[in-house]
Amino acid sequence: MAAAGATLEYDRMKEVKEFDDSRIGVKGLVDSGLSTIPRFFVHPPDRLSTLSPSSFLSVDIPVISLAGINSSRRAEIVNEIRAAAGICGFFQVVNHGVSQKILGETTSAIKSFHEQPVEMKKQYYGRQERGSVGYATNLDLFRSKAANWGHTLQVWTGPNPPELDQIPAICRKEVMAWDENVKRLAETVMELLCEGLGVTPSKLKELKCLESRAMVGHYYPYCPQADLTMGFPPHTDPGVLTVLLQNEIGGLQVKHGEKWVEVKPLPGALVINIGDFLQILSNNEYMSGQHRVLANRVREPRISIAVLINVDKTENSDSYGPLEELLSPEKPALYRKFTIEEFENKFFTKEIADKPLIDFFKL
Ligand SMILES: O=C(O)CCC(=O)C(=O)O
Ligand SMILES: [Fe+2]
Repeated sequence: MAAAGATLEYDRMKEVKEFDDSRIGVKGLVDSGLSTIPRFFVHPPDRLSTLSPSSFLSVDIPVISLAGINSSRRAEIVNEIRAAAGICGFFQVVNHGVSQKILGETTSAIKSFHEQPVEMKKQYYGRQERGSVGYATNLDLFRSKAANWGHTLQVWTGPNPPELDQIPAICRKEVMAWDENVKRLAETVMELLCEGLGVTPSKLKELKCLESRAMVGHYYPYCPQADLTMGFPPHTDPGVLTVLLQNEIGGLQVKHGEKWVEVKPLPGALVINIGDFLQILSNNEYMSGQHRVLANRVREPRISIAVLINVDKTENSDSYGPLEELLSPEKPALYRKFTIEEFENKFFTKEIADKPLIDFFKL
């Protein structure tokens, strides 16, 4: 009955809003000692049924060493990356040149931000989708059908970094250092990916693929009913590339056929994954892997810091689509051309776990 449905929906929105207005986040709920989760966090049965081990596949995603990148091993590295990017679009890199110290400091700083008293974090609460700094429970809370058990601190570091005093002091130095390190690594990985496609190594950089960067520092506290919700719902990343640092807790999974494969935490490693935009540019040579994060079952929080790297939209009216160099009568374009503005508008109006973004651009 329409009337009953409308009332239910109304109640849900009211509850969501009350929770959001409280600013305490899921960590606040856990700290208050709650043992059952509010119902707006409960995911639909078709999603919950994929949370059991029978839906998991125990294989390892590729771990690629970048040692010797400027030696004769480079060709081998390019092949390994091309293969991994073409299968599920996920791989881990080691010997990537980012020091252990920086990895540790970045994780600790994001953890410290989220573990501050609510009073300290409140001033940053918000979901600005472009520019500046914001902290919130679920960036798409008001667009999604079910909420997720985690919080995010979002800092747009490129193309225009925020004023330094806009970044919370507790993680300011670390966030900026992280951005520098990720930018350097991403440039290297983009070159390798270009070489894997057989196009000029600087091609992606020339297409402004390195300029827009959003750092999302996630905090997934213990969830008392981890079978009923998720840390982050299934989705693909919209951009070119994502570089992700995770602590030792685990829970990130990538889809492999019909099963889910864990991206196992590996000390010192960084996870790299291909986004929708690069899948399109590569005309499906590289795949944007669907991934999700399970709700955290252990008392220690899971911390992950992802930098989502995308094309800069500023004064950019260029049209993008599969790279011409890759097209031939045997390999026609699989996607139409579009502007970055059109692409982003689609992303920001859809629920994160919704129809894949690339479907809107398929020919
Ligand atoms: O927390 C994670 O490991 C993944 C987060 C994620 O997929 C994202 O921020 O897009
Ligand atoms: Fe993601």
